[in-house]
Amino acid sequence: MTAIETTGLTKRYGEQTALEDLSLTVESGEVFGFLGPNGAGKTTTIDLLLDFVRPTDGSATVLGYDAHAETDAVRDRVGILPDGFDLWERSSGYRHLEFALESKEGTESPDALLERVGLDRDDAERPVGDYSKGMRQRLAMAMAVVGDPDLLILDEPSGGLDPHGIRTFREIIREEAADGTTVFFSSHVLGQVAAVCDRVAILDDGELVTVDTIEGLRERSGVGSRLIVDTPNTGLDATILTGIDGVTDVTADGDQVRISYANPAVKAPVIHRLVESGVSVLDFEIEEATLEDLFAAFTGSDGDPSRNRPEATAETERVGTPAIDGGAAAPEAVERDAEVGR
Ligand SMILES: Nc1ncnc2c1ncn2[C@@H]1O[C@H](COP(=O)(O)OP(=O)(O)OP(=O)(O)O)[C@@H](O)[C@H]1O
Repeated sequence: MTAIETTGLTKRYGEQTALEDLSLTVESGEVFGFLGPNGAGKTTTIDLLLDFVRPTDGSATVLGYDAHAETDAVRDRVGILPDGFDLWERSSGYRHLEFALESKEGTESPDALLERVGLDRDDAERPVGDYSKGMRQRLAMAMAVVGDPDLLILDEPSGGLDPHGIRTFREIIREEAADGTTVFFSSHVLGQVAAVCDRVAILDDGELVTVDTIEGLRERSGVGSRLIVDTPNTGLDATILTGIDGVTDVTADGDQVRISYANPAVKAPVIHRLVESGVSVLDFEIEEATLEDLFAAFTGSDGDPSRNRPEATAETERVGTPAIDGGAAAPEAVERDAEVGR
C-alpha cells in the first residue's frame, strides 16, 4: 500500500503559488525526506495532506484515505510533529501526554514516552510555558509517537534541538521505521535527512525537482567529493594535476589546494603527482559531498533558507489548526484541566 499519494496537488494564495502540480508517492514503510529551502512548499504540502488547507487543484490520499473526504480516518492513524505548533502553556508536560494518550487511545506509559525523547520527569511536572525550545520539541515528538501511528509526519523536527537531541530523534525515527511506521520528514537542514531517509524529494519554489535515494542523487548530480591538501607552497599551478582521470576541478587558495573528484581512486595518484612535482604535502583530508552540494546541483541554489521567502499575504484560508494533536480534539479541554495541575 502507498502511505502517501498526491496527484497534481496545487495550492495558490492569490498570486502566490505555494505548491505546483505535486505528484508524489511515498511507499508504506519508507523513511522519506522532504527537502527544500524556506518557502519551498513543504509545510503547505503537509497542511494539504492533513486537510488543514484545501487544494486549489489536485488530490491526495494518506494511508489509502482521501485527505479531504476522510480526514478523521487519516488523523487517527497519523502522528504529527507540525512546524510552529502550539502547546497549552499553563499545562504540564504530563498533561499534554495524557491528552495525547486519550485522544489517540494510546497505551504507552507517559514515563516511557518521556524517556524515549529524553525529557526529565521533574520537567514534565512543570507548565510547558517554562520549557526551552528543545524541550518543547521533545514533548511534541513524544506526543507524535503516541498510539503507534502508521505514518509519522515530522515538519522540521530538529528545530531547537541540541546535538544529543538530534541523535535521540534520529533513533526514534529508526525505531519507528523498524516497527513498520512510514516516516515523512521535512527539513531544510539537509545533512540531517541523509542519515535516516531511504529516499528524498527535493522541492524548490513550490515545484518538485527530483526524487531519489541519496546514492541515486549523488550519482545523477555528478557531485563528487574533495581532497583538501595543506601545503606551504602557495600559488600552486593547478595544471600539474592535468590528465589525472577522475579529477574534475582544482583550486589553489593560499596554503590549501582543493581537488574535486568523481572517482575516489584518484586520491593516491593526486598526492603522488603533487609530491613528484615538488609540492610539500603537510596534511590532507577528504571532504565528502554533502546534501547541500546535491541541492545546489539540482536547484542551482545554495539552499539559502531566506531565498524563497516572499511576505505572506493576509489571506489564510486555513481550515484547521496545526495543533499538536493533529486537530483530534479541542485544546480547551487541556486548558480547563490546567487549573488543577497535573
Ligand atoms: N497563508 C498563506 N498566505 C499566503 N502565502 C502563503 C501562505 N502560506 C504559505 N504561503 C507561501 O507559500 C510558500 C510556501 O510556504 P511553506 O510554508 O509551505 O514553505 P516551507 O517549505 O514549509 O518553508 P519553511 O521551511 O520556512 O517552513 C511561501 O512562499 C509562503 O510565503
